This record gives sequence, C-alpha cells and structure tokens, in this order.
Amino acid sequence: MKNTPKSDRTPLVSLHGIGVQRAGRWLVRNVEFDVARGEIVTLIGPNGSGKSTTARTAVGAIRPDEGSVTRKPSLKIGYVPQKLSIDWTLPLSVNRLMTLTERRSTAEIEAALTSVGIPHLGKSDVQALSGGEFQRALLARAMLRKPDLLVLDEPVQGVDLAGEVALYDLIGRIRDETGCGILLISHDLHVVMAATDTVICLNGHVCCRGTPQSVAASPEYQHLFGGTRAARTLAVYRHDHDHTHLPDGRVQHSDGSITAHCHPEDGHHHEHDHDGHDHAEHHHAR
Ligand SMILES: Nc1ncnc2c1ncn2[C@@H]1O[C@H](COP(=O)(O)OP(=O)(O)OP(=O)(O)O)[C@@H](O)[C@H]1O
Repeated sequence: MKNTPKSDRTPLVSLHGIGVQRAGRWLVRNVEFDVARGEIVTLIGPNGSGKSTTARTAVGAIRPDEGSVTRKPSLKIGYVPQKLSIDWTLPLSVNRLMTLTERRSTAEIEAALTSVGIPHLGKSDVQALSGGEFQRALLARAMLRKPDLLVLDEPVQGVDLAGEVALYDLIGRIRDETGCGILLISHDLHVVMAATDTVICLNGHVCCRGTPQSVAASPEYQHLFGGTRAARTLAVYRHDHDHTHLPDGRVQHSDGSITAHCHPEDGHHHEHDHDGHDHAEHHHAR
C-alpha cells in the first residue's frame, strides 16, 4: 500500500452488520467490512450472492434495513455500476460519455483518458469500443471525480483474459498512484487475486474473508466454487508474466531486455510456472 501514511488508516467506508431485505427475503445479511485508503477489497461470490447489493449499500445507493454504513466525512466516491442506463440508440462519443453528468474541461478529459491508456479514443463512438476499451472509458469517467474511494462492479465484463490481466494491472496502478481505496466486484478470484489485498467471499452473508491466498485455499471457497475452479485460481494467481508487449509492438522481457518480437525459443521465456502449468496469457501494455 504505497502513498498511505500510517496515520491515515481511518476506513473510508465501514459496513457494520448490514442487511438488505426485499419482498420478505434477506438479499444479504450480517455483512461487515471496511475499505481503507490505498486498500483493494474484492467482493467475490456466485451470481445472486449479493455483491452488487452490498456495493450499492456501501456507496449509499441502497439504505440497509439492518446495520449501518459509515463513510469518512466528505468522501468522494467514483462508482462504476454493473449496468449503465444509457440510451444506446443515440450515438455517443467517449468525450461526451465523460461529461454526461458533470461538466469537465478538455484537459481534464484528456488526462483521464491518458491515465487509463486510451488517449486516442476521445472522439470514438462508445458503441464501437472493444470490451476492454469500454471498461477503461468507464474507469476514466469515475477517475474524473478524483475519488477517495473507487467502486467497480465487475470491471472486466466483456474482456478476454489478457485484457483482464491488463485491466487489473491498471486498477492496481491507479491505487498506487492516487492512494484511493478500491472496492472491486468479481465473479471469482481468478485473475483479480494479484491486485487484491483483502477478499470478502459472499453468499448472502460473508462466507469467508482474508488474503486472496487464504480465501482460495479455504474449504468455504472450494465448496462454493468447486475444487477445480479453486485450483485454477491458484494456478493463475501464481503464474509469472515473463514478458510485456510495449505499445510500439516490441517486447520487454523479465530480465529488462527488449526485442522486436516474442519468440518462444529465444531463452527469455519460462516453459512452466511454479505449478507446472503452461500459461499462454501475458500482459499487453497499452
Ligand atoms: N430490488 C430487488 N428486489 C428483489 N430482489 C432483488 C432486488 N435486487 C436484487 N435482488 C435479488 O437479490 C439477489 C442478489 O442480487 P445482487 O445483484 O446483489 O447479486 P450479485 O452477487 O451482484 O449477482 P451477479 O453476480 O449476478 O451480478 C439476487 O437474487 C437478486 O435477484
């Protein structure tokens, strides 16, 4: 947790035993956790386990029927919901998406798009973006508020595995550079683990919590997600990226050297990771 002075450990947001009830059913109950400055907390759990309900309660969009939420005074929240209510029949540029709810200067928009690696896409139609570019645009929009707390509901929707790795890298970098706290929502631990400090595994209640490694190894997680998924999670988490694709197409290897291409036989690549698994995925820098 860089940029986080020890004195500033007051949680940004704290959920105290919150419960949300709808139509006589508890959607979540007894949910309790904090997000501090510089911390990435990830909510995982199967479909319908209450992740979005919990995040919406944390940001104040839902009032809990039980328990309470405390937020740091004048907390600025950047929230990217799972679904956006945008009229997709009208053309919408990325620049316009940035200013739908608040006025922003061109310089601010350019800086935000640059910070998420899409400085060239301001004039593009939002509908023409790839899944990863769209998620980056949403992230830029949330960053424009200079939030203390960033809440991202499934930020890798519609993104392939390589894009997922790159997005979580970006989210980790945003945390490092701004020192904001981040509440992430994910279906399962998988790639998100590397970027996460604390995992809260939900299933209507907090089923288990802890470091990504401890949650992935816990019987509760394995029971909820099945042993195969849990094993895959660990494998993905522990694999190393041995090379990075630079924006100009060249390849930077783990020893710092740069080559024009990525050749498996050039001695820069590890055949296997610690688990003996092959991993084709690698990080494409933008
Ligand atoms: N307003 C509502 N009224 C009744 N039920 C609701 C309401 N909102 C959510 N639910 C139900 O509450 C449960 C939890 O929903 P929630 O969206 O929080 O889950 P989730 O873990 O985010 O799911 P997913 O991974 O599918 O996005 C679901 O069964 C959902 O159908």
